[in-house]
Amino acid sequence: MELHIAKNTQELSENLAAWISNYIQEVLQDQPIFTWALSGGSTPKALYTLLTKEPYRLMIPWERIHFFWGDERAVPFEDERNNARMAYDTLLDVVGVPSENIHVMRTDIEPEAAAAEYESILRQYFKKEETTFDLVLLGMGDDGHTLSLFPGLPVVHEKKAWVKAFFLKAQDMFRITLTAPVVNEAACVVFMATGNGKALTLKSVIEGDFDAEKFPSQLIRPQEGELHWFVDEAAASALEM
Ligand SMILES: O=C1O[C@H](COP(=O)(O)O)[C@@H](O)[C@H](O)[C@H]1O
Repeated sequence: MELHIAKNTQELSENLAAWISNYIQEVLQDQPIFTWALSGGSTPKALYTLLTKEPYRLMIPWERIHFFWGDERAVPFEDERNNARMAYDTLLDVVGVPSENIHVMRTDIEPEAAAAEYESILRQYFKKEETTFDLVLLGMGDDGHTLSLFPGLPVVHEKKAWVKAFFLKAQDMFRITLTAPVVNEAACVVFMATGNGKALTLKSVIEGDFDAEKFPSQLIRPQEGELHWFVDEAAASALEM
């Protein structure tokens, strides 16, 4: 695991925008298409916005990238809480990614049907590949959840399915999420975490005993791929390393 610590969210977003742009260029020297699973929530907004500006906008060949999502809040696309909507508004529409390169988790059908459909899209997409995504970008909630893998829920124990849907009582909404097995087959996983509110959780996730029931972010351990944490000083403040 590699830890990258920045002063604040702005510096972290700049470091990560440069890192991702270089990584995409490197990977695309050896293959025609780059696959990227996006995260939702508030943390990646500054990164997505930065990627629409120079030099990154020009460094990235957007037509050669296929976008997927790590998880989705099963609310209509028009709803501000919809993760795909946030990525369209801050990144995809701004740089003009071709619609055939964008693979959303549907929220206009039953969540279980949307999860089954996404699972079959992914199985088909990656059937000839040794790894799954070239990049999975993840956030971490203050409670240690990542994707929609929340503490104490059965979905954290999933060993086979790549995509699951379930009702999240605490937020009174369905969630659709990738599971740990498919993310752990990615070539590279990058977490972003910022702010004091995540400091103690980050310490437990990175330096604490393994307890994925309590800290589902610990489930993410790519089998062959790289794992990076991009954090700011506030989030890193409780770490001993
Ligand atoms: O609900 C979600 O939360 C996590 C973390 O969000 P953040 O606002 O603390 O950055 C996010 O990664 C996930 O995609 C989202 O659905």
